[in-house]
Order: sequence, then C-alpha cells, then structure tokens
Amino acid sequence: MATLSEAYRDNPIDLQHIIPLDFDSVHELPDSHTWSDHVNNLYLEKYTYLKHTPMDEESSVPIIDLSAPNVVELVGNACETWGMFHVVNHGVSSILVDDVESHAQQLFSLPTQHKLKALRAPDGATGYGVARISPFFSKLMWHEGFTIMGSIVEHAKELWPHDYEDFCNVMDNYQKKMKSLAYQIMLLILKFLDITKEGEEEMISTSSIYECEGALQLNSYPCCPDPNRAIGLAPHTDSLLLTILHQSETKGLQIHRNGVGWVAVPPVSGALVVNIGDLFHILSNGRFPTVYHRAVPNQDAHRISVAYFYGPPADTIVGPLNKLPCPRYRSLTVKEYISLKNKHLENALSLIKF
Ligand SMILES: C=C1C[C@]23C[C@@]1(O)CC[C@H]2[C@@]12CCC[C@@](C)(C(=O)O1)[C@H]2[C@@H]3C(=O)O
Ligand SMILES: O=C(O)CCC(=O)C(=O)O
Ligand SMILES: [Fe+2]
Repeated sequence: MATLSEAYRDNPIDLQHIIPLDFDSVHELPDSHTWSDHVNNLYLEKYTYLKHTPMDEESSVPIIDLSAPNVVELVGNACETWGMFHVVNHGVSSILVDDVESHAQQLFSLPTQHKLKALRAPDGATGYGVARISPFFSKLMWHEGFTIMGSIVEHAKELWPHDYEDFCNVMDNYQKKMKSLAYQIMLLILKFLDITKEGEEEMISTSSIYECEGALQLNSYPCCPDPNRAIGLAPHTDSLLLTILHQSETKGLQIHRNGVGWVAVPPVSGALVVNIGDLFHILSNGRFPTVYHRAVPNQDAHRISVAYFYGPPADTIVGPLNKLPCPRYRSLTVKEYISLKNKHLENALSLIKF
C-alpha cells in the first residue's frame, strides 16, 4: 500500500526556483514579499461554498477538555460550527512540546547557507524549504519550513553530521504522541457522526482511515520589518483529515469567518489547536467546514509553529461516509486528491463536487 509520503513525492511541485529568503540580511520588506489585499484574498471567492454559519464577532474558537464527560458532543459541535478547536488535557507532556519547539528554533537559527544543505529535493517531500502552496501566489511568504515524514535521519545528518540524534529522537517521539492523539480525536469525531470501527461494513470504502499516517511541518516566521504588508503563510486549507498545531506563545494564526473576515486565534497556554482538513470535510459530506486559515508575521517576535498533518494511506478511497445521505462529493483515492490539490489548490474540492 502506498504511503502518504510516496503520494507527495509522486506529485512534486516545482519549487526549485523558490528558496527561502536570507531573512537576517533583509531590513526592509522587498517587493517580492509585499502583498496587497487582492493577492492575499485571491482564493476567497472559490472558497465561498465552504463557508460556515456567520458568528458574532465576540465568539472565539472553543477550548475543549479531552477528559470532559460530554467530549464527543463538544468536539462534534466545534467541528460543525468552527472546524477548529483547542484541546487541553491532551496527554502530551509540555516538556516534549517545549523540546520540539526549541529544536525547531535551533534548526531555523542556523545560517541560511547551512539550512540549504537540507533543502527539499525537487522530487522530494521532506526537508527545508518554502511551503508547497508557494507557486500558486505571485508574492513570496515571510516563512521558512521543514517537513518531516517518518524518519528524518538523512536530513538531520546534512545539518548536524555528528550531532543529529537528539533532534531525531525528539521529532520521532513527538510524531508518535501526535499520531495517537490524532487517532483519539478522529474516533471522537467519528463517534459524533455515529460511525464506529465495529460498524465497518457501513464504510468499507474508508476502512483504512484506521491506519492513518502523519507528517510534521516545522514553521518559522522571522521578525518582519513590515508585517502589515507581508504574509507568513498564505490563506489555505489543510488537505488531510485533521491537523494538530502547536503555535508557541506568539500570535500569528488567523481563520476566515463568514461575515466577519480574518479572526485571530491567539495561543492558549498548554493547548493544541485542532482543525478539520479537506478529507474530513469530504468524509462528513460537507457537514464540517475545512478551515481557511493563514499565518501573519510579527515585527518584534520570531514565531515558531509545529503542525502535525494526519491522513489515510495514499491508496485509501475517501468519500462521504456511506451512512450519510445524498453524497455531495464523489469518492476518490487520497493520492488522487493530493494530485488535484497540487494542480488546483482551493478549486480541488469544487472539482469533485456533484
Ligand atoms: C502532509 C503534508 C500537508 C502539507 C503538505 C505536506 O506534504 C507537508 C506540508 C504541509 C503543508 C504545510 C503548510 C500549508 C500546506 C498547504 C503546504 O503547502 O504544506 C500544507 C500541506 C497540506 O495540508 O496540503
Ligand atoms: O503557523 C501557523 O499558525 C499555521 C501553520 C499552518 O497553517 C500549517 O502548517 O498548515
Ligand atoms: Fe495550515
């Protein structure tokens, strides 16, 4: 069975000509990185059919205690109204989370020429580089990333030939913890939809969602001389089932709300942010919105975030769960969806819509 990383490798994006800026050497925002509102909201119209119920401006992303007795209902309601929620009491030690953040910090503090030793290969899915969505925008992002899928030993050796083990152990350990947390959250969401593993005959086409894999993305948003005219990570939806994000103590994450516009999602101490991705939007037959979000840089603070993307093996057929009436999307394999997203970004969902 093909893995997720194979699916991303088989769908390369031509990023060769785009490498992250040497941010330390720049003291004014270059034209290449200056965004107008138009470019920033380029895909917003395409996204209108995914919009969720308008909310008042005061409401904010819910914080859910995973040990609450009514956790299924809380998680399900948050998925329906926001497509996003914070989790606390998630069982991942704060020491590990801090450790991942400080190792990411250490990586991004290396001189640019050194980081380029681990540059993502043209036909590769892992390593240092710009975001995969970069070619869809005419302007560049105030961002550098490092993608990990499974073992990162080869890339870590490129960066620290004699001292790579600690980095690898921390990232491995964090991926394991994220995988089991993501599984636990996925089961809660499926339970809300009245789907149980035992009732598998009702969802033969999606049986491999119980064997999901993950990818880890370390994001760095250096201090920016003109943050109001720059973008850290351009507006996008995440492609897979769900994403678990650690966003350090520095603000930067924003989501788009119908009738409200861009709304900040400030960090909540000790909490992780969970958001619905395109594949869960499809499984739920559009009941859960896939969250359109972006990250903005700060003038005085370098922001690090760590995103874990969780999704089924590439050959898994994904479609609206059989139990749900009147499918709004056609079924397709995960790798077909990744390929559509690579070519059409936010139009991918409308291409599989009935
Ligand atoms: C598993 C993955 C999801 C992701 C592409 C990737 O192969 C690893 C990086 C992820 C990321 C992070 C930034 C935003 C995003 C849209 C991108 O360009 O790369 C997501 C991808 C995604 O969800 O499609
Ligand atoms: O840095 C953030 O807050 C958002 C990161 C993100 O959206 C991603 O990695 O997909
Ligand atoms: Fe994202």
